[in-house]
Amino acid sequence: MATFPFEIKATEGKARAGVLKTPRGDIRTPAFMPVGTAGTVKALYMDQVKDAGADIILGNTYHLMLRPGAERVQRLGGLHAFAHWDGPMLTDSGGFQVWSLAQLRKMDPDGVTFQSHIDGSTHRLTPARSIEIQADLLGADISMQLDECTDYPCSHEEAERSLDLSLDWGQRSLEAFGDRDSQTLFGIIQGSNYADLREKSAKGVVSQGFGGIALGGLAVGEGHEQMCATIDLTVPHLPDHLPRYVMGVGKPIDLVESVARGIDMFDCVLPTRSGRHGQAWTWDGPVNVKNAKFAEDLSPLDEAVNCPASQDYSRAYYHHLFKAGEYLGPMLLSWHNTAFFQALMQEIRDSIAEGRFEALRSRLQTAWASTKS
Ligand SMILES: O=c1[nH]cnc2cc3nc(NCCN4CCOCC4)[nH]c3cc12
Repeated sequence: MATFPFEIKATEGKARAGVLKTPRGDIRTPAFMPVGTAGTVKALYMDQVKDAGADIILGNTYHLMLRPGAERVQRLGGLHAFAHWDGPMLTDSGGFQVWSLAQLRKMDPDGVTFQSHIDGSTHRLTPARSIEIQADLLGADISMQLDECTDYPCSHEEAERSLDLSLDWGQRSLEAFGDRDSQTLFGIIQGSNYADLREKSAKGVVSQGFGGIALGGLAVGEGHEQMCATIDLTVPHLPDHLPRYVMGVGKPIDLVESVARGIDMFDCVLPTRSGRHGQAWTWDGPVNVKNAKFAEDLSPLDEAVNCPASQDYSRAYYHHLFKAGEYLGPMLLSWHNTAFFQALMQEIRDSIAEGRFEALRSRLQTAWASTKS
């Protein structure tokens, strides 16, 4: 397994700004990865995603293995060619979607058998099969170990059983991954909100020798404060030289507070999912364009975001598009939100490099205080 060079260029407190160098390009960190669930960042062209500033996108193994099929994607040239994205790509293992989407799933110590939520067909994921799909068939630059996302809340005993399973599947994932020299594999920490179990899982994952470390079992309904507390008790057990990735996170305030605690990478469907439903994220906080107060508001969504969707269309026009159910509404708002999240990450990177991250954090805590819930 390759370990991609990760160069930390600046720090402020626990916050780090750096570059993760991959064969398909550099990833500026802290980084937000737009989610390309079924080989598409919903409603966007890949050129828009790239121009918005994204260096890396995420693909979902579960969705692609069910449709169009992992072997078919390989026959069609792999996910980068298929989806027209030539930058770095991270794929998740499929485990989380099996838990959150599949029907009739049966767990055993070696993997999980489940029925597709699309057509009811039966499928099986093991650590080795997940690695084969991610690294061989889809061609991910960064693959994720197969893990079990521990239910939240849960007992200490259940959390320990679950993290032990994920540690075992992590070892099997590494063995299946082998010595691929142009791809890497990240491990995933579990342990729910128990300090001793997060320490046990972190030390276990670190000892296994992954190219990066993810914090799993978060953004599962625990709320902002609990998520931050869990990050606080996990990061001290992580080495400085590996990238740290919190899966499924999150809202802008979650990103800022996680960076402040030493996190480098994020992914979330929020920009495009909330964009499809009329929620625009801005430097002054979120606004819902369907609100009647915008019906004749000629101001743009956010003048500080360098994107046509952010500057060239009025809030009144967005209001109209969503009230009329026009396709252009979700298209433009997904574009704006994706650009805003990338603008936020760029400002975070710049602020760390210039020693003004804590000032930015303080300003955004005030502007976004109501979004913590
Ligand atoms: O432990 C995990 N292991 C592997 N993949 C994950 C993915 C994850 N994704 C979330 N949360 C996603 C929360 N989204 C927020 C926006 O609305 C959709 C859900 N939490 C996650 C935890 C894990």
